[in-house]
Amino acid sequence: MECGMRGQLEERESKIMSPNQSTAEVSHLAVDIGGSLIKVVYSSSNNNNEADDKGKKSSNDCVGIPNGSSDYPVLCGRLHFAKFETSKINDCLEFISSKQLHQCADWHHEASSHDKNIIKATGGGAYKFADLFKEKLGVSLDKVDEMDCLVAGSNFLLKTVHPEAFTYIDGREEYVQIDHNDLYPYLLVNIGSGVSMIKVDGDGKFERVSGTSVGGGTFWGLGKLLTKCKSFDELLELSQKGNNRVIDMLVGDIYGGVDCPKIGLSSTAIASSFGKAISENKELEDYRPEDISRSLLRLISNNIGQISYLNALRFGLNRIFFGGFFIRGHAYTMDTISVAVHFWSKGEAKAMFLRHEGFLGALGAFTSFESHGLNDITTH
Ligand SMILES: Nc1ncnc2c1ncn2[C@@H]1O[C@H](COP(=O)(O)OP(=O)(O)OP(=O)(O)O)[C@@H](O)[C@H]1O
Ligand SMILES: CC(C)(CO)[C@@H](O)C(=O)NCCC(=O)O
Repeated sequence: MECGMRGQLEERESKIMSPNQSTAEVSHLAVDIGGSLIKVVYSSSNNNNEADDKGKKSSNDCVGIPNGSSDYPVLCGRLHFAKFETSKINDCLEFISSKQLHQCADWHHEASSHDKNIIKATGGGAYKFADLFKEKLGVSLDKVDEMDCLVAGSNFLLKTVHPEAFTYIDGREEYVQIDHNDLYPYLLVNIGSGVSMIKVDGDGKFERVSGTSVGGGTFWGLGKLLTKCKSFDELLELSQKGNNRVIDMLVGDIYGGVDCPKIGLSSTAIASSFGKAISENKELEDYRPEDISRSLLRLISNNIGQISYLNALRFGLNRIFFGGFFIRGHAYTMDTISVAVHFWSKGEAKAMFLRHEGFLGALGAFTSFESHGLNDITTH
């Protein structure tokens, strides 16, 4: 995916560097250590691509970008993305250590010496695991505020990467053209373990206006207990094969199969999530894990969509961008959130999703380096 000038964002979750790539090519590293997942973003120059990239400019050719300030080879390099479960933080440390990412070399003479060997870190784990990073890798974490990073990451992506934002309506993704002069204000809803809702008014101008503890951690935690699923993706897959009407109490179940136009609810609308379970003489084992997962996903996504819209309404915002790894590019999740926003706003507000959903915070921490050159990409 091209980002702005010649910079390229590349989304891969692991094994991203060729085995013979030297560590000297890695320039910056940032981590976002959340309640569920650790996200890692690092940049590398594309020197290793020169052989098979004939005709394209090498990193040195990048010098001369008309920004009036320093130019950095990262503009021609790549951003690499990786993620790990927070409970397996040792795997993450091993990854960083094996690739020597924490020994980011001063491979460009103009790179600030201040940035050398520093890991920018955000998320709660930047505090919780600071000693572990020191002990295992010998590095100090340079902590960056979580909300600052989410907003910086979101603004960076929206202004730099095309296509980044999309709507999901009737099973179709539609990319949204972002007008840089008409981006603000917007509501950023980051659905991680918990959910943060942030009103964004500009670069570094924002307010966390709300949040809810009913988020991705709730879906994964409750889902694990109720279905015995071993992984998040397995739980999501189950939901695809499920039928929520088996467990959810619908308006029709209460009204004898008819719509309820006076209160604007059709007979198929959910009146009470998981409500059917109270009136049936069934145990947990009598329900299919697929149906449980479907009802749970619907409950959480609906609830977040509704709270998001109410907050957008509070501040007169029409655009709501959703990020966080709960979304996982999953059709039913995005569809439920979109329908909730559409329903509650009577079609006035739009739910939009970000392709780099879970990496906003890590990207924001990355952009806080003084010498990465990304601000230059942004302005171009
Ligand atoms: N492989 C996975 N393992 C665990 N959870 C996953 C996975 N993929 C997606 N998820 C979902 O993503 C959520 C975590 O999202 P994200 O990484 O954005 O938040 P976080 O930074 O861990 O949380 P917080 O910001 O609240 O500390 C999980 O709670 C789960 O719902
Ligand atoms: C506590 C954080 C910010 C940690 O990332 C997140 O999990 C969250 O926004 N939780 C929701 C907390 C609340 O506002 O009720």
